[in-house]
Amino acid sequence: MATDHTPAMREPVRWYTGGPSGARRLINRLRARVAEQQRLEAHRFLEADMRGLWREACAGVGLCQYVDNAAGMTVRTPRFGGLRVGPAGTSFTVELMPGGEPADVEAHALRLAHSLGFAGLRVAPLGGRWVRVVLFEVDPLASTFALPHDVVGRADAPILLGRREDGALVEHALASPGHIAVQGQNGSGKSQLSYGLLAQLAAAADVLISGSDITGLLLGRAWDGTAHRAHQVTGSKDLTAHAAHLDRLVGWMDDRLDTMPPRIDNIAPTVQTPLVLVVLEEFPGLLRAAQAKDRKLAERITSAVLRLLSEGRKAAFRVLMLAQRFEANAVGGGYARDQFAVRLSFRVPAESLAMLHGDDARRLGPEHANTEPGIAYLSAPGQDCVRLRAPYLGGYGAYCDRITRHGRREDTEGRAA
Ligand SMILES: Nc1ncnc2c1ncn2[C@@H]1O[C@H](COP(=O)(O)OP(=O)(O)OP(=O)(O)O)[C@@H](O)[C@H]1O
Repeated sequence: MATDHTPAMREPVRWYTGGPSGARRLINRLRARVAEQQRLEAHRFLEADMRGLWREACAGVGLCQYVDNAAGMTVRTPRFGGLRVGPAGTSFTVELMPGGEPADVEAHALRLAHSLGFAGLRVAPLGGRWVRVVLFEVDPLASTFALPHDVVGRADAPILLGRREDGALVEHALASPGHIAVQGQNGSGKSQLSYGLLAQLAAAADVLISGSDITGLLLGRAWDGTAHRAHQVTGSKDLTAHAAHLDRLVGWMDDRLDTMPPRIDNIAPTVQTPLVLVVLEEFPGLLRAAQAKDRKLAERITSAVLRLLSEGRKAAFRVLMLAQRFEANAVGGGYARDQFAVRLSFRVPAESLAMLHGDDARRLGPEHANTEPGIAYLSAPGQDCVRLRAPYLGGYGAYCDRITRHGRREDTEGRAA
């Protein structure tokens, strides 16, 4: 057996008055200080790298000014402030150039983020010309996310519309004023969004899901046995039934407006006076079919929908209209289109995007024209124009199951009618 006879091993040198544990504490403190210095140095290097990349990226996308001075031409870009790296993610501050707006950075968000080695970025105003640029490592739009099993109990409870590029959830309360327009090409995700919205609302005690659906898939059979079914007209065989149903809804709206209590100009949804969600699935298809049959029938349908759109909000009526494209003549005219406060566009040609969302959306047109199913562009009151991914409920069977499970049943007093 080897024996160690060195004095140091037999009798440790006490060179720090705190004893062995004190020495360990000192060593730990020194180590921590060294680690902190290394971390700060690494942070400084990273910050310097990011500053350089930011400058190059801004110049690359044209977010810069060329200044001619005595030394020659120099490029001026939004000034990089400080970098923050932490568990909450990576971000940095930027001082915009005089006259600049956060939207100038947002307009080039994807390209700037990619140049910095990230999947996306969001710009949060701080104060004055300063903004915080928040970077995302992964693109939340790239992955499917499942619709939670939640249902709402009331019209004023928020329902989930989707998840934004920065991962934040976007919600909308049906009771807030505003009709909803959804456009998108075949297979772009309109049905999935609608399945999700209706499945969340099916159980609400003060919501009645009514409407017209020539496909008979969104409304109709899936709702058999619920309080909503009697207020839905489906199929394309009897188009007059669609017109008659829309007329009935207008009559109901008029009754509510006529009997509005004194000093009230807006009906709040209750169990006795439910919010009526008028779902118009593939509305241009209904209009086209009606026009082919009888022009007067198409006019009757258009004028009923126009009245619901223009006067329905005060009477607790909301319209959810789905169409492949919201061209004015396909949805009952430009006036009808203007009545929608919440607008969602899945994959559509660039000009259709600008048509529904205005010129601000034009820059996104080419990219959005090829976007994946389930990704939509949203404009709504209180929401900047954002891209989001709608939640995925599953196939049609899963939708039918949810409606069967949660769909509100008619009570004995037949209150839904
Ligand atoms: N939010 C989503 N997340 C993941 N995948 C989706 C999403 N939305 C749609 N998809 C995929 O795209 C397919 C088509 O979607 P959907 O049926 O909703 O399109 P649509 O616009 O209603 O088409 P159509 O006009 O032909 O009915 C779905 O079967 C699904 O595979």
